[in-house]
Amino acid sequence: MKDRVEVLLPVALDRSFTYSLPEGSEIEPGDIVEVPLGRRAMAGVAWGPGDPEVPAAKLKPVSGVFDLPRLAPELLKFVDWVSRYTLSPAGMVLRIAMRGARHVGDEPAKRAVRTTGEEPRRMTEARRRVLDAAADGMARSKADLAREAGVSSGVVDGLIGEGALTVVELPPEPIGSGLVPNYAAPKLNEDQALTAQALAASVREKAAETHLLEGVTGAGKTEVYLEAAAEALRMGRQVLILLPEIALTRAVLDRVAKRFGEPPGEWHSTVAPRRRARTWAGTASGETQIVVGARSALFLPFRDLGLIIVDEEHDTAFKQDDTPIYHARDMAVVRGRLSNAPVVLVSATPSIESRVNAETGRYKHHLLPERYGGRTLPEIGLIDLRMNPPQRGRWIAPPLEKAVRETLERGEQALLFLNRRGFAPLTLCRSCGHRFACPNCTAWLVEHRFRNQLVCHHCGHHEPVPPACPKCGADSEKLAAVGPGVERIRDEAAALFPDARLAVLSSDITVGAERMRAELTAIAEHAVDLVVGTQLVTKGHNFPDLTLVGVVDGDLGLGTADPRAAERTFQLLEQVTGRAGRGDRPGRGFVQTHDPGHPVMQALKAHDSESFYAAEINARSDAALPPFGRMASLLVTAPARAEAESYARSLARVFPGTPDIRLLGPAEAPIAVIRGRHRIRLIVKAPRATDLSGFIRGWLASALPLRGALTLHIDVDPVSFL
Ligand SMILES: Nc1ncnc2c1ncn2[C@@H]1O[C@H](COP(=O)(O)OP(=O)(O)OP(=O)(O)O)[C@@H](O)[C@H]1O
Ligand SMILES: [Zn+2]
Repeated sequence: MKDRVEVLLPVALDRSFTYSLPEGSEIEPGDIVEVPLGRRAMAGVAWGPGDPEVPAAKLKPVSGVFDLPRLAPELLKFVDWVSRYTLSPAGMVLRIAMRGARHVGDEPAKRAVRTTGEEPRRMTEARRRVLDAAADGMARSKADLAREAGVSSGVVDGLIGEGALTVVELPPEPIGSGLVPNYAAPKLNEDQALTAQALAASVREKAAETHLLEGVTGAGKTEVYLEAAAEALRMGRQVLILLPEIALTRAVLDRVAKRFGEPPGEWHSTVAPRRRARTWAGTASGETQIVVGARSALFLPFRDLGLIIVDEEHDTAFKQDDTPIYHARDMAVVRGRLSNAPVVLVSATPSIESRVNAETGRYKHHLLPERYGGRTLPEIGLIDLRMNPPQRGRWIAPPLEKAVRETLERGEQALLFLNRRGFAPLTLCRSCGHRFACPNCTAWLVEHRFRNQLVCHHCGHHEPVPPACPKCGADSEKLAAVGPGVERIRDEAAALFPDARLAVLSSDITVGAERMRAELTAIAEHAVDLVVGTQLVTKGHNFPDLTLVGVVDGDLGLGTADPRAAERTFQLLEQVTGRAGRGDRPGRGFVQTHDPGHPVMQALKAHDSESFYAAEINARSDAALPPFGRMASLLVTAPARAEAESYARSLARVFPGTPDIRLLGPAEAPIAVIRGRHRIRLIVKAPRATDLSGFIRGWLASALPLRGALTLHIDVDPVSFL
């Protein structure tokens, strides 16, 4: 006889609560219930049997059960797993899973009309037409019915009044349903077909295994994984396609719709709450067959998840850097295992982690070595900036200028890539040497000439570009913009190629999904000749007439202390040059660099990712860096530096060091202050097989409590060290 239940609440508390159940209650784990917490009533999830130790008299009763689908046991397990692994309160993880539930059922039912079979007392020609149109018994909106019959809506109203038609309420149509597995299956080439068959077999067997689908840019990986999705649909199971960024989502949504005849559900932060609620409910009921979403879609309450695809798996946008700090690619592998669903990681430039897992056989490796349809990879040229420097105050070197000119003259499109927003990363007073810095962060202000502002890229602080130096009063002519951003390259390109139609693609200029879509379409339709862009342009886009990609600063990102600097630079440049030559004409890529001998540059030039991966994997292995060793980062922040420092030191003092597990730091983070908070970092390095989360939990159990304004962010498997 159940008299109590454990309830997890979506709040930042590291514990669940036990409540009493009314006699005969049918509440099961996964039910969404209402319980009192303090003086409030809150929605939470029945999690387990409840703590038998708590005296019955102390228990408060569950106050209600919501009319919402029960969350599947595997989702509860997943929430617990993510919470344990990331050391985040389970309630914070649950919060992501419940985000869609709030507005379920809020949407008003649609009204429609249907025949009753009765004849109206007076029949007219117009009424006849309406009843004929409605004779199939289907419910239609009044407006649709009137349009179909070619009459005014007054005629329909008249028939309702006479009882020949009746008004019914239709629940909102489910999202992402009605997809047809064989709607528009493409003819795959041999490589594609073999891979697609292997993936489909894995789906059929409900194999809890992970695949790495690696194929050069333009190989047709999307077509292949959609075949695996088709197999899951045939089995009546659901599919989740994860994408790193919203800007990308559009192209994949369109391709899913084309392939299966209906659009999939869409899940990310800019989808309206009611629509999200319908998608949430649709995944729970099983009606939503495919969801294309950002990382939080991993926590949707799928009824029967049969396949997870992580497209652009190498992308660091899969890492969420707020609590709970988790990597959606890695957690996807866990969710797949819990759901008996294969997971397919997809990339032209896989992460070293996934590459190593493929080599050791933990993941199944599938290779598509060639572009689809006999297209060739772009030819890559390195421009040695030491031999061919651009003119003073310019950034485009003569060989790149020449290549762009040739391309435009042939009526083709070119792209200039620089992964830096704004006009210039630093503004300097030539009279007194003053540099404009953010008042809240350890960072220079970036000039955004387009908006006429100086902007901090860390906290968003912005101020108008001043008319004079605030320190010495020298007038604005003395204020020098140092270094380039995309806006500056745009100006240079406009001066060099005055007849070219230019577009800038950068997240701060191309704001909003609509605008982004319009720009991308304009480029794809060749309404633009020359594109200047940041990493926004690198991903998943097909621009058929684009035949030249010029990388303005290939070295940007290489000179950092980040252990993944080389990997990231390789991925970024391979992806961006991979935009060239995807149509009928072959493409070229040019990379401007001061270090053409660098392994990254050599690998790009030779299209030799094999030796790049081999060398990089060796280097990681030698240094015991991930995935050969494990890391976690603990970041302590506080408004006062001394406070953060002393807490960080107190953590170090109780660190249970072992010969294997080492602590680095505490040390000031490279960006020492963000939003007025001082940042001190500790890094734990451990051998590969360590249960690092468990180790840290044990360590922190003896730490002092966090007091006042101190915060501690724990990042297991960190990707950013700033
Ligand atoms: N079997 C096929 N039949 C017809 N067209 C195909 C087929 N396979 C691929 N294509 C086309 O080739 C182009 C490249 O394919 P796709 O976008 O799937 O490549 P990708 O490997 O995902 O590329 P990237 O990693 O660069 O984004 C697309 O225009 C796609 O429609
Ligand atoms: Zn700032």
